Amino acid sequence: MLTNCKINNFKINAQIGSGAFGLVFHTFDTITHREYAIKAVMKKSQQSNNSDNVDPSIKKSTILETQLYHFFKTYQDTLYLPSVDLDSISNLTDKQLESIPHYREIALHLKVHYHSNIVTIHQVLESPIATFIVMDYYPIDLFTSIVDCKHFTEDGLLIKKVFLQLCSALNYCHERGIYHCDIKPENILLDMFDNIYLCDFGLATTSPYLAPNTCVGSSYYMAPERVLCKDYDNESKFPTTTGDIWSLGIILINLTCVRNPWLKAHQVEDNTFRHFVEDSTVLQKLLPISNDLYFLLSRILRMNPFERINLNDLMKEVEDIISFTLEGSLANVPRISNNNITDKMINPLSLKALLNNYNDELSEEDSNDQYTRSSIRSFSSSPEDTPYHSGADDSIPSSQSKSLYLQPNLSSTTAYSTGGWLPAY
Ligand SMILES: Nc1ncnc2c1ncn2[C@@H]1O[C@H](COP(=O)(O)OP(=O)(O)OP(=O)(O)O)[C@@H](O)[C@H]1O
Repeated sequence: MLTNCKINNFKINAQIGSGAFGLVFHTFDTITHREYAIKAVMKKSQQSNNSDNVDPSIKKSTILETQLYHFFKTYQDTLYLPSVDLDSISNLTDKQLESIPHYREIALHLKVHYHSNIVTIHQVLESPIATFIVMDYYPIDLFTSIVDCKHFTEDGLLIKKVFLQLCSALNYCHERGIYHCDIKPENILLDMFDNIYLCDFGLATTSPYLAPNTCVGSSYYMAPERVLCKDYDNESKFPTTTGDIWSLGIILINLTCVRNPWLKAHQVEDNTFRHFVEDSTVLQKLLPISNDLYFLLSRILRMNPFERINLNDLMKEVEDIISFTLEGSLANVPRISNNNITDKMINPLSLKALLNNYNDELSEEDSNDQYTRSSIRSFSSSPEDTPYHSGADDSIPSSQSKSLYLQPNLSSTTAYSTGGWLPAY
């Protein structure tokens, strides 16, 4: 609908995503001819302006799409929008973010976007209707790559590479006190060299602990303590880090088995999950996994979040594991060693991160030298994304996931399945 509309020098080519509050567009820079993704995030003021006279079943992103259409038409399809200084967004305090909640996603993302496996934000453009986030564009997400392209079914080293890059990105976030809370294949993008880029910080938080039943994330990937469950008393607090680590366990199953183990980590509503809690070896009946992978998964998917493996140990285990499945191409996988590691494989302190440190040093030396700082920023990101919800509206607890297409093998799950699975993929 907005194809060929322009925002400054970015020409919209197609809409490539729509979530709870945002729309994502594929765009071209008419000056440099580079591709960018632009995410339009609806402003809180726009949401409340419309809440009285709009059918609540209509998705906010649909409302945003209509508003943007009229907005573009008013200005003959071309908007000239001011950019907001990225450092000032990154430095916004929690108190300041309360009055502009849709900036929280951007502020948290900006604190970690220097990592080489996290999508880089280039500009933030402001309009009365929405805020536009200009990011690097990547042509495919991990969901499509696993399910549609079957890209990982034959290559254990490739699985290790993308999984270790994901762990590295997440570790970088956790070390900086940013907890993603929506780790799923749709939020992980891939470039043509199979490097991954984490995106969508819409549910991210800086809270190191969350109350139980804080239903944040996508159901397939959500840790049991985050799913509504009466077993936990409301006085308990659970580490946010290990909730993200649970999601990594599910992604490791997606990568190696092209399946999800259960719909939801809820013992009452999901029979498969209840059987797993009663006897974790059920995983070996559900999935074609090797003993090695079973032992690793049982250290990740611990019911007690305090007992889950930490990220450093997890990375080490994945480097060393020598088989993912019982048979087939993933039954024998190489250890990661100095011989088969490439500098693109796990690259936490990349040029981007190094330049960020340099950027910080410059900031201390001469905070007024904006020209130098912005030059470094553009170079660093050039050539070569409930109760508790930190995004734009507290009433939306979780995000959508396409993962029904990743499902257990029906023949081996009949005894455990809650029903409702689609036929085996
Ligand atoms: N930088 C990017 N390059 C290419 N595609 C992107 C990029 N950022 C996002 N997308 C695509 O757009 C989709 C939606 O983006 P994003 O998850 O940020 O929006 P959202 O509104 O938070 O969605 P949801 O509510 O489903 O989580 C992604 O799943 C991805 O397919």
